Amino acid sequence: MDPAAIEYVRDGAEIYRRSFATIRAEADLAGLPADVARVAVRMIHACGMTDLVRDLDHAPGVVEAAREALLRGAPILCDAKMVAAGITRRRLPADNEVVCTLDDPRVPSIADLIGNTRSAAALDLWGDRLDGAVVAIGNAPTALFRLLELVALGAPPPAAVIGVPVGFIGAAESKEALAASDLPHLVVRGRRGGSAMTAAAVNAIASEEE
Ligand SMILES: C/C1=C2N=C(/C=C3N=C(/C(C)=C4\N[C@@](C)([C@@H]5N=C1[C@](C)(CCC(=O)O)[C@H]5CC(=O)O)[C@@](C)(CC(=O)O)[C@@H]4CCC(=O)O)[C@@](C)(CC(=O)O)[C@@H]\3CCC(=O)O)C(C)(C)[C@@H]/2CCC(=O)O
Repeated sequence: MDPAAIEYVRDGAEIYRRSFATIRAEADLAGLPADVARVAVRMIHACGMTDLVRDLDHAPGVVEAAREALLRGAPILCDAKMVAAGITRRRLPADNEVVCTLDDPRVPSIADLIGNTRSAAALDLWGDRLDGAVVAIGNAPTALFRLLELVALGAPPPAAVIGVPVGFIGAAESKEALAASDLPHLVVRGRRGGSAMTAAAVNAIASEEE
């Protein structure tokens, strides 16, 4: 093939501009508050599914609560390294700490002790950092269930929970449980979710820059 015949957009800023314009043209954002719509656009950008809005649910004020927490310097607590890796550090307003405790050497023994996955056990190491934090769960349904258990057991509540685990076993149920809780939340109901979408939501909340 003649390489000169391969045509594609090479300008990153132009790619972003066209992507966001396409999403705003195709997605039905009309029922969402402006701040949630901005987050939805970036989540759709990460997964390519413009019908995602259909499954998006949020507690009133959740984006504002998460943003204020970040401005105060709250940490972002992630279930998976993939979520943590996807968060763009330069967007964070207070050089916020991004935490994932999954690889802590204590996690396997905690998992044995509590009879749960490593993803769930890792949350037991969040401790007092949970107080007023922004929680981003994009992979493991058991991590979201564990968060709800810890809060029910008296752990300090986070400022906001981006609860977007993906999959077939427990994903929909864990997000329903979060949506029914008192925690300020943003969820994608059903099986859809994932680390990329979750990191994109945090990135949108962290900075108003497109
Ligand atoms: C059951 C699990 C599911 N994992 C999914 C999807 C993906 N997971 C990837 C990777 C690399 C990781 N998944 C683990 C979190 C691992 N996955 C699980 C667990 C067995 C249990 C979690 C749960 O059900 O709540 C979990 C291991 C555990 O004991 O907690 C991971 C820690 C495994 C590992 O490598 O050790 C690891 C996360 C690493 C990290 O980022 O920190 C995938 C990339 C799949 C792959 O490797 O092929 C993919 C990523 C999806 C995403 O967007 O994040 C499901 C679908 C969520 C699934 C749970 C639901 C289901 O099966 O129905």
